[in-house]
Amino acid sequence: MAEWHARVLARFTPELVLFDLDGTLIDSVPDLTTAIDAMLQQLGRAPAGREQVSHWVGNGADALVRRALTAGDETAAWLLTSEQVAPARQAFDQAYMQALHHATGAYDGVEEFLRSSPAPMVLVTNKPRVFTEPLLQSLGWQPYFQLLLCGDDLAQKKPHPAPLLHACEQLGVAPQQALMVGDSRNDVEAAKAASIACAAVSYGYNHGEPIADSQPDWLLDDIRQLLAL
Ligand SMILES: O=C(O)COP(=O)(O)O
Ligand SMILES: [Mg+2]
Repeated sequence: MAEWHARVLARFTPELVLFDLDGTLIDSVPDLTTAIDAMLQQLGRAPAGREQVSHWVGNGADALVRRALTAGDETAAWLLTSEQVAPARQAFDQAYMQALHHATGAYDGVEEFLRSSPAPMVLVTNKPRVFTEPLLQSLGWQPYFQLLLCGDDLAQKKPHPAPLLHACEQLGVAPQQALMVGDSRNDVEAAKAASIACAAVSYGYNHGEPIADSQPDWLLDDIRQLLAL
């Protein structure tokens, strides 16, 4: 499978690579779990644990907190009012700011790829900017990206195509010449809606489901397979 994808990818040379962050470049679930469990504890609730948290990541901090408050019941999560969510969100934000990069690290091969990428790169994450910037700084990754687009920068976030199209426009690259690389259906759906080719990594979170179900153009087991471009 890996070989086949490397060959197919070799036929496409993107002028811009748009990267997702959580679940694609970094494994942030250990620190996100610390923060979610601290929040739940403050509210007098049982901890959720890493596996549950990994299923709730991908639509930004607000969605993560809502899912934690409703034990992953997606309908109930979005019936909560902003007022109901606000105290929990405040507790989460405080705890995550402290935990941010204690146990968060890059997946295998990511550093190597970022150092040697033949194409310019931008980061398109649903993570709020207040966490993304210090996290990238602690990893020393800011110089690698021409642009950071965070979950709260625009009115819409992935799976809406707007952040991806905005990134292409800012960099002066046609969507058809760009490549989105992500771990979740939000990334694949956003890319498809933006007419951007999409490679998905198989090791990420994707709400606990196989990302192959979303039919990305390519499936990668390791980000270095992109170097075959
Ligand atoms: O904050 C999140 O939920 C995940 O962000 P991502 O878009 O980098 O995966
Ligand atoms: Mg992700």
